[in-house]
Amino acid sequence: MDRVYDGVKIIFLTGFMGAGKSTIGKIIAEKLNYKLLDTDAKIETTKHKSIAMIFQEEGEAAFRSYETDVLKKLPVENTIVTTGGGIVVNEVNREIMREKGSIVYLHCDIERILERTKGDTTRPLLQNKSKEQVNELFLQRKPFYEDADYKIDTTNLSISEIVDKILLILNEYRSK
Ligand SMILES: Nc1ncnc2c1ncn2[C@@H]1O[C@H](COP(=O)(O)OP(=O)(O)OP(=O)(O)O)[C@@H](O)[C@H]1O
Ligand SMILES: O=C(O)C1=C[C@@H](O)[C@@H](O)[C@H](O)C1
Ligand SMILES: [Mg+2]
Repeated sequence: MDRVYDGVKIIFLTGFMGAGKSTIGKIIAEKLNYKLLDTDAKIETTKHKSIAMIFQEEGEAAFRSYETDVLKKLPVENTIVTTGGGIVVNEVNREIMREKGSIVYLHCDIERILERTKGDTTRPLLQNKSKEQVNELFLQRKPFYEDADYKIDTTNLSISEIVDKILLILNEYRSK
């Protein structure tokens, strides 16, 4: 597809772990011929370490500062950025995203999140956590996620339905 959305700045997909940001962002970037940048993947490549190892060896604060570094260096247009689930926690990250683009929040109920991430060992903040603890983390972050330009409740939607909704949003955005 041509770059029909030229002129739109960066589109950030935000949301909790397992909401589908990386999966959906990849499909949208392919459909629109946009660049794709996944902040988690970028950090792992740059640091030559898995996220789990970064958390273990350097701690969460170091990881959050790496997220800020990635956001500061983003290209300015035709890019879908799929963010890490906790990127919104840091105020400076929220400011950079707001300044550089539009934010689409992919909401998903915790029960579904837990189904999707069951058995996953790559997300340090989900290891050995009860449903209540995961929900607590989600509730702490909720106001930051909700501070987005668009919100999609993905809980009962298929991947292709979510992709279609985002494409509609981008069309609407473009015609403003
Ligand atoms: N709408 C959906 N329906 C069914 N499965 C989904 C849906 N969205 C995502 N998934 C599945 O859920 C899992 C987690 O998705 P994904 O890795 O894209 O989440 P994420 O939001 O990028 O998480 P993280 O914040 O940890 O990076 C994947 O296995 C993906 O295929
Ligand atoms: O929600 C979070 O804090 C995280 C989500 C993942 O995308 C990774 O960025 C990492 O596992 C931390
Ligand atoms: Mg992801």
